[in-house]
Amino acid sequence: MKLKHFGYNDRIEKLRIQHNLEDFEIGRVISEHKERYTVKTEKGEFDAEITGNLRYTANTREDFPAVGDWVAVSEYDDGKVLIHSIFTRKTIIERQAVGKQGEKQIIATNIDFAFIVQAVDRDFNINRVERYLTICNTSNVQPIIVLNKIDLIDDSVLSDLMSQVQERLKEVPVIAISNASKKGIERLKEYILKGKTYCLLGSSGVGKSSLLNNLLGKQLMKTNTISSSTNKGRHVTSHRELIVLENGGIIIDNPGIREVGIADSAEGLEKTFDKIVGLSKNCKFNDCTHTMEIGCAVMAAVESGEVDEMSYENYLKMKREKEHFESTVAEKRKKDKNFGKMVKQFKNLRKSNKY
Ligand SMILES: Nc1nc2c(ncn2[C@@H]2O[C@H](COP(=O)(O)OP(=O)(O)OP(=O)(O)O)[C@@H](O)[C@H]2O)c(=O)[nH]1
Ligand SMILES: [Zn+2]
Repeated sequence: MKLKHFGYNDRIEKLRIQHNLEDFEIGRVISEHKERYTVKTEKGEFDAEITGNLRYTANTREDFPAVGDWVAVSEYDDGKVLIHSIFTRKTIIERQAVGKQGEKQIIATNIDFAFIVQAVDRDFNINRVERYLTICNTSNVQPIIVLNKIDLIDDSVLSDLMSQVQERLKEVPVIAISNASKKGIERLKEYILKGKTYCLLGSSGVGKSSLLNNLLGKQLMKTNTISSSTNKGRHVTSHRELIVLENGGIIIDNPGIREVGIADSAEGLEKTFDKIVGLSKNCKFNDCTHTMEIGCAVMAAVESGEVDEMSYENYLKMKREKEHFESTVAEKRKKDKNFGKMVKQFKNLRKSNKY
C-alpha cells in the first residue's frame, strides 16, 4: 500500500524536505498503548518506540506520538522501528487528561472531518451535538452531523428534527441515516473523500460501530444485540484503529475518540455560539455574564426569541466549564512555576553555602 493511500499528501512531503528527513522511512501511527506504537509504512505495519532523544526533549504529552501522526522512522530489527520525529500536525483532537486536572491528552491528530453521530430516538440531545461541534471547532476539524436510527421515528418527526438542527446549527451539513434500513448510507459516503481522514464522535450506543461496519461493508467490529437494561450496544475493540475504506477515505477509530469529552478553548466556543458572542459586544458591561445584568443584549435576544433559549443555557454551561478548566490550567502552571523557583533557589543556596 502506498503512503498516499493512508493520507500522505503534499503538506507532509514539504515538511519532509524542509526538515531533511529524506533518509528516513515515513509512516503513520495507527495505534498507541502506553508509549508503544504501531506505525504503518509502505512496507507494512511495525511495532515502534520513540528514540531516547525524542523522549528527553519531550516537555509535555503533546511531544509524544499519537494516533494519526505522521512520523519519520528507521527499522532497527525485524518488524520494529524507531520513531525519530513527528511531523507538525494539521489538527489535534484532545481532551482533559483523566485524573490530571488541567492537563490535556491528545486523542488523535491530522483528522480532516468528524462525523458527529446522534441517535434520533429518545436519547436525542441537541446540546450534546453542540458540545461535539465545539470540539471540532477547537481542533479545526470540519464537522458533519449524522442523525442515526431514523428507522425508529416517523418521517414527519424526522423533518421537524432536521429543521430544528439546521436552524440552530447553520452551515453544518446534516445527514439522516439508518444503519438498520441502510437509508442515507450512500449519501453519507459521498461526504467521504479519498485521502482524507475522518473520525466518528458521539456517545456510546448512538451507532458508531454499526456505521463503520456499514461503510466497510463487512463486520469489522462486533456490535452486540441491544441489552434491555441499558439500551446500549457493546463493541469488542479491534486493534485496527486506522481503517482505509474502499473509496479511499481513512477512518480513525480508537478508544480515546469514543470517550472524547470537552477540553475546549475560547475559539471553539466562540465559533459554535457566534451569534451569542456577537451579541455580547452590545452588552452594557464589558464583563457581562449574561445572567442578570441590566442592558444585557444576549438576555434581550433570548427574551425576543432571536436566540434559542436552550442554546443560550448550553452556552452558559459550557462557558462555566471552560472557565473552570482554564483556571485549573492556570493554577497548575503557577504551581509548576513556584516549584521551579523553589528548585532554583535551593540550587543557588547550595552554591553559595557550598554544601
Ligand atoms: N434501530 C436501529 N438500531 C441501530 C441503528 N444503528 C445502530 N443501532 C443499534 O444500536 C446499538 C448500539 O450501536 P453501536 O454501533 O454499537 O453503537 P456505538 O456508538 O458504536 O457504541 P459504543 O461502541 O458503545 O461507542 C446496537 O444495538 C445497534 O444494533 C439504526 O440505525 N437503527
Ligand atoms: Zn450580557
